[in-house]
Amino acid sequence: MKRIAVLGSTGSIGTSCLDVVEAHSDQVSALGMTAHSRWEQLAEQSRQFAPQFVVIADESLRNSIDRSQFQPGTEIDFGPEAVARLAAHPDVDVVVSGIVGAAGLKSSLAALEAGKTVALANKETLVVAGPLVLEAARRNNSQLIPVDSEHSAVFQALQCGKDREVRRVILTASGGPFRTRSAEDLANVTPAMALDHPTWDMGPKITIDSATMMNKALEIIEARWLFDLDADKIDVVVHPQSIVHSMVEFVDGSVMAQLSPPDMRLPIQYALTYPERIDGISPQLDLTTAFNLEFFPPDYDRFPALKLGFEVAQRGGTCGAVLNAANEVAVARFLDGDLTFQEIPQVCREILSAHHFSPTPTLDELTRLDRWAREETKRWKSCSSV
Ligand SMILES: NC(=O)C1=CN([C@@H]2O[C@H](COP(=O)(O)OP(=O)(O)OC[C@H]3O[C@@H](n4cnc5c(N)ncnc54)[C@H](OP(=O)(O)O)[C@@H]3O)[C@@H](O)[C@H]2O)C=CC1
Ligand SMILES: CC(=O)[C@@H](O)[C@H](O)COP(=O)(O)O
Ligand SMILES: [Mn+2]
Repeated sequence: MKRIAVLGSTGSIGTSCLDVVEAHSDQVSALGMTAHSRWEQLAEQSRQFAPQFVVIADESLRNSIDRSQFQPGTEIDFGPEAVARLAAHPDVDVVVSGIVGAAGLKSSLAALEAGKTVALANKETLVVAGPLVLEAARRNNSQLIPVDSEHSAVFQALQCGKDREVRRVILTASGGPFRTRSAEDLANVTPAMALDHPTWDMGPKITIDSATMMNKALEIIEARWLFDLDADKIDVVVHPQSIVHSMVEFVDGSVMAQLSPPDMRLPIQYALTYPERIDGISPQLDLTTAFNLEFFPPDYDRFPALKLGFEVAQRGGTCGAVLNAANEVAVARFLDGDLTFQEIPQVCREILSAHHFSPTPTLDELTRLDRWAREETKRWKSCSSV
């Protein structure tokens, strides 16, 4: 029995992960679960899965939750330190890192420092602190298995050759809800329009990232660190159907791809059972009816976030932490109606250019810069009244 800790169990990744646990309860059990503030949903999950531990990251809820709603016997703890303690708990085999944003870094690191296998959905962990995270994994002999659909696809395709035989990695991008919109039209898109992803059902932050294609930028950086690739070995291709989840081209010209209908339960399950494969619960690819798989080059003018991804992947150092923090705040401001859609990549570029670059930052330096970038992005004046 694999005992897992599901960090962010109330989110899109978390609930998909619990579907996998439910379907394979003979092989996987949830020893612990965490949420930020949706404690009632967490309480319901505790009644269904009877974990030993639950953690509510929002410390301020300590005295206001109704403890009687939780499964009797389940220990309830509060705050980010408690999330990190759960991630490092001796009885946990695999940590599913499904918290959104840089808030997921601390617990991903705690798990790796404790020698755990980390099923990594929280791409921000690598975007913010890639080299430090990989060094922690190396030092503690811990395994980092990608959950992000593209990186899971690359991870699977890489098993067809040797690292030195890789010519390039091709990340697919759905293109988001605005794939075919003109630049003029993009000026007027609303949060509701941006939250309507054509192929994936995900949390709000990544859904907006997908619409700006900042998600792909973050994924370029994630791939750069995870697979130790130079930025010029990473390409992006727009694939609106989200069936080919990414590809690896080897030096002989062979391209290996991983295909499946868009459903995160597959890469989550694979990360939990790797190196084994077991019966899946996500829909199968139906090849009995005709369908098209399309591929287009990305449009860097309409989606300038993409260029930021390549630049940051190339420069490394403090750039990932700054880009990520600026983007988190910019997305929140866009959702609040306080920034236009096109101002998201604009403010990110400006904050990135204004920061004091360091090539080999410590975790403390990254934390300080993260705070600085958030403050600057909050203060940044929107040019349009929205
Ligand atoms: N959704 C998807 O299909 C995919 C997601 N990812 C990545 O996975 C991660 C999670 O995404 P997703 O599931 O969509 O996000 P959601 O917004 O759906 O869920 C986020 C989860 O994190 C918790 N959380 C939020 N803020 C904090 C915090 N400060 N401290 C601790 N916990 C917190 C939330 O708790 P609460 O509910 O209480 O707010 C919730 O459980 C992201 O990094 C995303 O990029 C990658 C590939 C696909
Ligand atoms: C499911 C997943 O992995 C997301 O990161 C997804 O890829 C987002 O879609 P985009 O390709 O539109 O960014
Ligand atoms: Mn992805």
